[in-house]
Amino acid sequence: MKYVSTRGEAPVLGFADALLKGLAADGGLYVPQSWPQLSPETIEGFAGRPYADVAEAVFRPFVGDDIPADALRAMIDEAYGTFAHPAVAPLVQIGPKHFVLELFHGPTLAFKDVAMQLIARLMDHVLEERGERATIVGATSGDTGGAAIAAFAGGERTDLFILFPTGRVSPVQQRQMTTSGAGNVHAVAVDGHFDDCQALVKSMFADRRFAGEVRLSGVNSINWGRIMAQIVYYFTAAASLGAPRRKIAFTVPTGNFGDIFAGFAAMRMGLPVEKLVIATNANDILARTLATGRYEKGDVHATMSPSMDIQVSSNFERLIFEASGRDAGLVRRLMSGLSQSGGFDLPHEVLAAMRETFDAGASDEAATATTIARVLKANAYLLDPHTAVGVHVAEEMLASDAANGTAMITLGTAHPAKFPEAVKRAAGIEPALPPAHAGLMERAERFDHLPADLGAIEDYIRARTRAETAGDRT
Ligand SMILES: Cc1ncc(COP(=O)(O)O)c(C=O)c1O
Ligand SMILES: N[C@@H](CCOP(=O)(O)O)C(=O)O
Repeated sequence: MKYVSTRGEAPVLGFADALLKGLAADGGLYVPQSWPQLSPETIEGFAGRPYADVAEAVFRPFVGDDIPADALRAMIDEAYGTFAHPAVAPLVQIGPKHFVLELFHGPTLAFKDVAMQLIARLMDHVLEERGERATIVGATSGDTGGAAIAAFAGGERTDLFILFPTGRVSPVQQRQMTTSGAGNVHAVAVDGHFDDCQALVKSMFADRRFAGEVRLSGVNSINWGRIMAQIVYYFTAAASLGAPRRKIAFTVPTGNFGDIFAGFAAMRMGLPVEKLVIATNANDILARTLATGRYEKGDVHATMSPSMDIQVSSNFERLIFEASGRDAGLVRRLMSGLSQSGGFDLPHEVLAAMRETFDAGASDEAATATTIARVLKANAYLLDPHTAVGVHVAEEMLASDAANGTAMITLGTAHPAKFPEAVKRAAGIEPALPPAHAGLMERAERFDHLPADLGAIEDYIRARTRAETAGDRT
């Protein structure tokens, strides 16, 4: 399988190169040149199979010959062996037609572990084969950072730098990033919000000299490997509820649009999905875009679901590419409008194509809190605030029958114990961290604090990276 950039002006790469590259050289995002197809019989056969078997079937066509089959399987087994639940991503029923897909049984209690545990192993494998090292830089609104640190800590071939917005992550999220003690891990509190951190990471990729010098790579969902890994649970969940004979709808708490784009990829591979519902908090740029066709950056609002406090959703670019019939010229024009004037208008036909597959809704703070309390009372089930945003929007869809009478799966993206204060305010219960995480809040923190300044952050990374100067990967 080859990978092309959404902006059409970067080299076409194989899987291993696209994985190490992260962001394409033209600023675009890599997508597979074509979508592999899984037959209805294959999808039906996923029901009841171990998660690792489904993962292997989904990954194989994307990875191609770049990684031998036995090595890939070993990495899958190891990655999902770190999960505390044998099913990896179990479904829990919370209404007659409503299920939560629990994606938070990994090492840092958020769905990011599903992809990060795999891509750390894939990257390490490729770097080892090539005798190379990499400097990995990531931006986080709270969960990506912790998951990346848990997955890459102690890596022999990687130095990891995680930029997080000062004071805008939960105390548990911060401790997960600042207490690893690993020498190859650097957590950096940046003065700004997540969008500033994400813009800094993209600027580092655009700085070809710096990127080459440190052998820059990325693990945000701009990296195709992240999306690939997240496709699997759409298949396992839908098959367990009767797909492909029965269509399923999914509601996805959304920020950077990576998780829901993985659902779109599953559809492109043959999974029948009734609707993909975008659920946002007060940072509702995506819900507004679907309603009006105008994508317009606004101020970032701090909410009780901080990991979704995002205005610039990187993966929306991948959707524009797909919904426009892969028009890289259009993607370039819209993205240049975004950087020059902070917004763009989607062409009518592109918006119409998106609306065929996607629906959207937002949950304000009051609705999110009420949802946590109500689901606890009705189901004795405690939601984290991000999942609660999804559950609220999903219930609105079910009530309006926008899901067309089909079963709805809401993605449970984090464990409530990552956000104990918000959950306690909403439901009166302070969820405890699972025993494996005991002592986290007492561990000594190590992190640095920097301004949102590209030069300062690049200097910081240069001084700490162990990669040799070796020129750009492309
Ligand atoms: C707990 C949680 N839920 C939802 C999201 C949104 O996911 P995505 O950015 O893939 O849309 C994130 C991070 O972005 C998250 O950490
Ligand atoms: N919510 C994320 C933001 C970064 O998203 P990513 O999926 O692109 O890595 C976080 O928790 O950091």
